[in-house]
Amino acid sequence: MARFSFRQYLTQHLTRREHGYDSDELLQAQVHMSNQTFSFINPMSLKCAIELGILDIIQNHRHPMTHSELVSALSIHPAKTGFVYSLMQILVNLGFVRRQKLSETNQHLPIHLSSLSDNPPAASFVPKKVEVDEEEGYVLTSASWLLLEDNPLSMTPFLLSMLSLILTQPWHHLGSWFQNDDPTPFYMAHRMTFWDYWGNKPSLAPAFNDAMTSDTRLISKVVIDKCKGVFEGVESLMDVGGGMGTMARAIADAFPHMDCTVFDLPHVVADMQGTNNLKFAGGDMFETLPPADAILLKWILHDWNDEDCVKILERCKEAITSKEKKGKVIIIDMVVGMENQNGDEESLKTQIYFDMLMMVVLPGKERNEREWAKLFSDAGFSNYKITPSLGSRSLIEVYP
Ligand SMILES: C[S@@+](CC[C@H](N)C(=O)[O-])C[C@H]1O[C@@H](n2cnc3c(N)ncnc32)[C@H](O)[C@@H]1O
Ligand SMILES: COc1ccc(-c2oc3cc(O)cc(O)c3c(=O)c2O)cc1
Repeated sequence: MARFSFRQYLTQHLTRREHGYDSDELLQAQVHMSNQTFSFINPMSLKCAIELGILDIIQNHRHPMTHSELVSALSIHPAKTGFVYSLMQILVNLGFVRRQKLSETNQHLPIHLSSLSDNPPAASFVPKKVEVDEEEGYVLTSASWLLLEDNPLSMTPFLLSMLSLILTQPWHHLGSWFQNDDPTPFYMAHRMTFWDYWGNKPSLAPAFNDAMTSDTRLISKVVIDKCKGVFEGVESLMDVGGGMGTMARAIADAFPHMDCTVFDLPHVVADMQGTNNLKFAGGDMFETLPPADAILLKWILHDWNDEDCVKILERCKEAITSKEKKGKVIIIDMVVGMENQNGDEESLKTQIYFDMLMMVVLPGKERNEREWAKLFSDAGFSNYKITPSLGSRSLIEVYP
């Protein structure tokens, strides 16, 4: 049988309009498809760069770093040095690294928070060929700043946990999950729920906890700076599903007169140490919650389906002690389509990705304002207020 390349096939068989095909369109479609298929290469390359310490090496060099300087600084097998170029090409195209003339002195190296706007990341993959030009060197962009080792707000734990086998295997079950009655693709891959998994495999829990903590460090700063008023008059606060207590600890430190409690599954809080105004309590949020003026739910409700959310919200309503304005549930979660301060498409993209993640890993989803309002009303709450100022997320105050 004669063998044809795809291009030959297209030009010989499908070029004529009367067949209903246009070869240019098909070739363009082929490029689009290839690039979609290859998009997994982006985060995998980033993971590799982190493992090799490339971003920290460029940062610590303090000047634009030539390609040969970078290669010599890497601990890699001598036979592999020629391949570093390919990896760097991806990092440049993804906007994590930029090429800069050695003669262009940059007063802001190494990069730090105050110089972020001088080195913004490219908005998305902007294809450009990286030439090996020893007159130029690599410098970091602000996107890399969030992946540096000594950055307390580092997003590296998030990237590494998302790309771990535990969280990537479930995606291979997505198609069959749509056709069977298993609760989640995660369940199909691991034969247990997401929360049971971390309870049963304690050695793997730190990776997940680190990812959560890295997000909470950033968000707690913003909430305390920008949304201080939300905590006005609140004397006791219960962070339900508060995990390692990062958020509650930040609130307890910022408001020393507030009594804060982290409520989470018993195995999560078993070894946690409290402080003067911070306690840990183990239990199940579907049963009874200890009383408090205000109840915080950060990244909880999007983990659950509507029926379970209403149950959790009902338990919260029963636990709220105060009939005044301070008596409320404070939710930090996404409100899909809600214009935030940046009002940008990147936030909407994050919301769409998170919605998929919640479906694959947990029986959850992201909700728009109408869906949130229905949950609040079904759980017996009377009123709510949305403050959309947390990037892709919002802060929602819900009143009994
Ligand atoms: C997505 S994490 C969010 C953690 C924390 N609020 C944050 O944003 O960093 C969800 C938390 O809910 C807790 N959780 C799950 N099921 C629970 C239950 N039935 N009762 C109490 N906590 C639960 C988990 O242990 C986990 O800490
Ligand atoms: C630093 O940025 C991030 C850190 C962690 C995560 C994240 O968030 C969630 C939230 C959930 O409610 C359930 C989850 O399974 C996860 C994650 O697995 C995860 O990594 C996102 C951004």
